[in-house]
Amino acid sequence: MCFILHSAAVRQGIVDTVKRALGDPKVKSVVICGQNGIFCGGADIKEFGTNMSGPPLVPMIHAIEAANKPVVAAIEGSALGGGLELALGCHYRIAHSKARLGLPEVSLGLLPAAGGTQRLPRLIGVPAALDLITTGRHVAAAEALQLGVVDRVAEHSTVDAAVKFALSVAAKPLDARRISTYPCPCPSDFDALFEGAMQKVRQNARGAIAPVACVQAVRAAATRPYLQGMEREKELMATLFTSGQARALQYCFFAQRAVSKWSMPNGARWDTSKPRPVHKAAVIGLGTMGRGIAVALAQTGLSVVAVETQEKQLMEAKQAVSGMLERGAKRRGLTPAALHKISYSHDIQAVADVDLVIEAVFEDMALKKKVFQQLSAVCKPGTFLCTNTSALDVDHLASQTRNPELVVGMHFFAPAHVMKLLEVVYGPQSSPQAVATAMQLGKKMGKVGVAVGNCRGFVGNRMLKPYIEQAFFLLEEGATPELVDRALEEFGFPMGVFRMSDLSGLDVGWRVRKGDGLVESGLASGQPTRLREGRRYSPLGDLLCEQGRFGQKTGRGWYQYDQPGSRVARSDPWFHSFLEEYRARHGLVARRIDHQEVLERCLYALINEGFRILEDGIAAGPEDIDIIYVFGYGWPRHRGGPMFYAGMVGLARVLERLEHYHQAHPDVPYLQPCSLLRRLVASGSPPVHRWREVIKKLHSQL
Ligand SMILES: C[C@H](O)[C@H](C)C(=O)SCCNC(=O)CCNC(=O)[C@H](O)C(C)(C)COP(=O)([O-])OP(=O)([O-])OC[C@H]1O[C@@H](n2cnc3c(N)ncnc32)[C@H](O)[C@@H]1OP(=O)([O-])[O-]
Repeated sequence: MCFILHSAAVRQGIVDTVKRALGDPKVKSVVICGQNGIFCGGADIKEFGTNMSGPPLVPMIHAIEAANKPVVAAIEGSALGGGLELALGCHYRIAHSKARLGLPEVSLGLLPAAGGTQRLPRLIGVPAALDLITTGRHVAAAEALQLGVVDRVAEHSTVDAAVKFALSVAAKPLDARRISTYPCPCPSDFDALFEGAMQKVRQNARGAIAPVACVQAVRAAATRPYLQGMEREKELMATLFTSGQARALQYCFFAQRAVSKWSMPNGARWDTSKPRPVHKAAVIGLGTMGRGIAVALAQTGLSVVAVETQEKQLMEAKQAVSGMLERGAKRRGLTPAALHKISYSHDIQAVADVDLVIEAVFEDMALKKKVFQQLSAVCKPGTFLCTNTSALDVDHLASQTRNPELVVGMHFFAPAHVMKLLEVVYGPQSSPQAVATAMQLGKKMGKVGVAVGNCRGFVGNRMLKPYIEQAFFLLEEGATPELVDRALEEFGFPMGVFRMSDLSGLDVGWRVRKGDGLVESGLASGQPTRLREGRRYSPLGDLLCEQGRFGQKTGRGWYQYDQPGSRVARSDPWFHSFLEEYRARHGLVARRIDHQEVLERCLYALINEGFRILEDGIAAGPEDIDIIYVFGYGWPRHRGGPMFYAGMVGLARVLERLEHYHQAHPDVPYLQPCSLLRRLVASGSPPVHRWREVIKKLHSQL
């Protein structure tokens, strides 16, 4: 039999076929396999919102397990979620060596609800089952064999191997093969184990409810008879199934796939723009970002030319890159073949024959312009020229070259060989082929690429600006870094804005503000003003930088650290008294600020900028913004992303709160609610997947 378990029709097919097979005296044993090289990707997530018709999964799997003839699962491609649960109901499991297995329900805000939380611990033990179920991670066939999830691994035709195996066990007794009848091995340190597991899931995804429920379900397997454990699994699934977090996570699942179907304002699209193959790439500038990009490129198997004009920096980079490649290869259990993929040079002529260049020199427009002029002269015709700039004008750089249509931004996030987000930034002159090529290269590098328009800060950093400014303003009004960070971390961010600022370095933002002419000179002695061109401005960050308080790297920032470079942020009495003096000097009276205000001020300012970005056509849809924030800025995935979250809060509520804060702070213009937000509210606050229609109508009227 061949099928994949994505829908009601398929489940019906299983029930009917298994029934027929078991009733046919000529049939000695049964093999269940998939189609098109996938055993089964699990339940159809799209069915969740509907009334799920067709035979339910649990009794179907029970019928298979209770069968009086051996049923063997032939696993190719993926056996995930309900797919793996189906395989666990079979008496034997044979997997192709390249197959991947897992119970990823937790990443959808759910838990394995077809017996996975009860069978897997009985089969492979509680610790291993807790790991797989609470992380949702996929395991390769070899690990599945070692854990005991599968009985055999086939190198060639899995179905042939399964058929042969099924015949060989046809006469064997089956009682010992029914996993639900196994006792669940109880570890000696039972309480400590579950306490530890609960702590770990709470630490890894603060506020997420599904991982907690997963631990509780596995605990039921270890403490209750199977059928009662199944009842517990069902109860716990019911608490998750219709939760906002499950909807948010399932939205993220589809949004992550939607962003690869990119489009540009000129009508160019992912399916009508042909990428050009890249066989050889170059990185210019081997600072932290350039090194990470070189590693990510080499790990795809591409030949890489790494160029750095400063000899010392080049030598250091060689060592750093080799180390990252060796550690990466070791983690994957591979030999560092990529090491031999990189050649180094301090001469830009070395990039004459590459297909694509990524410029990653110091964030200075004059320097970047010079590099693009050189590249345009040195590279062979047709070479794509990409910049890793995090905010500078991509189109201005394109105008330095003979072929501006070949220029796009490829904005990586530090550390570039780890962070999955890639903003592919097109200017008005960028060709669709340049965008398509950068998006394809990003995918090959294992990145989640999002195509966005060219503006100051593109999408991510443009939205971050009001978010950070509101946090500064809250300090002036009575908050502390600890209070602001705690509110944001309880919301689900891995780090609040001030701990993050100490980590990345206060001097990064300071350099940008200086470049924008916002930082007044001689701050230490003078009385810094708090207005710039009529807009509220907080010099707090500038004052700290003037004193060399750059954060972790100097041991002092918004917090204090035991020594420069240490990671543990401690409340700093010096900063608190500095803040009180600062408020007194500026006649600011501290008031009590609660977590709700912190969240509204920071998040709604960020969300409002997101609406402006949609209105400006810089992002094609809310999914692009949400995936950027989930993959690049630590937005908690179980909250769906800033735009999805705005929909969950209620657009009318967000609008009302922005109105309130704009009235209270007329000198902060970006708190003025965006007209797209107003229009969405006026059209009945449609769900997030319907916003594109409203945006399209708005653009057609502009
Ligand atoms: C009872 C039980 O306990 C519980 C309750 C459950 O079982 S809950 C469900 C648990 N299962 C999962 O979490 C598996 C999720 N899927 C994946 O991990 C991957 O899809 C894949 C299987 C490893 C294939 O990867 P791929 O890279 O080859 O293709 P793709 O681009 O990802 O996907 C190709 C297309 O298929 C769509 N798709 C994939 N899996 C889907 C699913 N389970 N439901 C609905 N659509 C799905 C996807 O949106 C995309 O659509 P479009 O963009 O083409 O329109």
